[in-house]
Amino acid sequence: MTAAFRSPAVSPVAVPGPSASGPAAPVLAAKGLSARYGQVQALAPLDFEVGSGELVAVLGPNGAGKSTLLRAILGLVATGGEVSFQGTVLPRRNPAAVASRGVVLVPEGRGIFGPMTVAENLELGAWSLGGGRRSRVAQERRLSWVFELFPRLKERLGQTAGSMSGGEQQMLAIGRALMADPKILLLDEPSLGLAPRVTEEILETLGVLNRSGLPVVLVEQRAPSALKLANRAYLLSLGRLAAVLDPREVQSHDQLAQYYFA
Ligand SMILES: Nc1ncnc2c1ncn2[C@@H]1O[C@H](COP(=O)(O)OP(=O)(O)OP(=O)(O)O)[C@@H](O)[C@H]1O
Repeated sequence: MTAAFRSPAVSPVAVPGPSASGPAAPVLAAKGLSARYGQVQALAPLDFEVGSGELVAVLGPNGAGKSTLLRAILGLVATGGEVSFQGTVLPRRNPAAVASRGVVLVPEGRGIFGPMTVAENLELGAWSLGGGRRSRVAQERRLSWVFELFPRLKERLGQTAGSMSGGEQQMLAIGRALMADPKILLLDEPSLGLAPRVTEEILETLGVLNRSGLPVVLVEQRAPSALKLANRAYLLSLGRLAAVLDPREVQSHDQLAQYYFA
């Protein structure tokens, strides 16, 4: 059973412990990335990198700025700094253009369409594959892959998404994102509201996806579970980068707590 973090009032500075070095050749690189909502700065400038084939966890208590970091990468909020993906600078305030480069977000709360069927939701995810026969072939191939990862979706193709369990809805949200042919997958708290067993099942599948070569950024409250999968972890606190952790050196809950309560 995994332990979720509590939400401590932590100081954003002077966090002890290791700082893991980044990848030699990052596929995604944010430099001096900051974000604000109106006049409120929600994320202080930070550097963030994901290497080819890496799974990077983003950890921190409620309100730390984890979702904001993902939104800033997508250009969904006002940002400062620069984000590059596969060597090209991504446009700001144009999330559709960013997604069409293969930077695909599975949002917090899943964002699936409840009244639509599983099949219709998956079809919507395939928008980026375009029209025509070739894309239909690509779509079918991706669909078979999604069914391999999540056999339950195949069993429930005609069911409305809103009538499925929370875990099944999360599988659908990930399946829909995979239909968009991502080159990197960003997930915002896929375990939210799910039982530990279902969470483990979903995180395990993310591990399979990552090992197939897909880079993953995983925002997660269940830090111990995320650290089992991650190559590196960025710890945020009060809208600042508090530490970059090497999961091999931070495994026990006690060790993790020192970063939260420092
Ligand atoms: N739309 C918004 N308008 C104004 N402030 C916002 C908005 N969304 C988030 N914030 C603020 O930005 C800060 C960071 O929020 P964010 O959602 O990124 O945190 P989080 O680490 O993802 O938290 P949680 O784990 O609770 O989802 C918080 O102080 C939050 O209140």
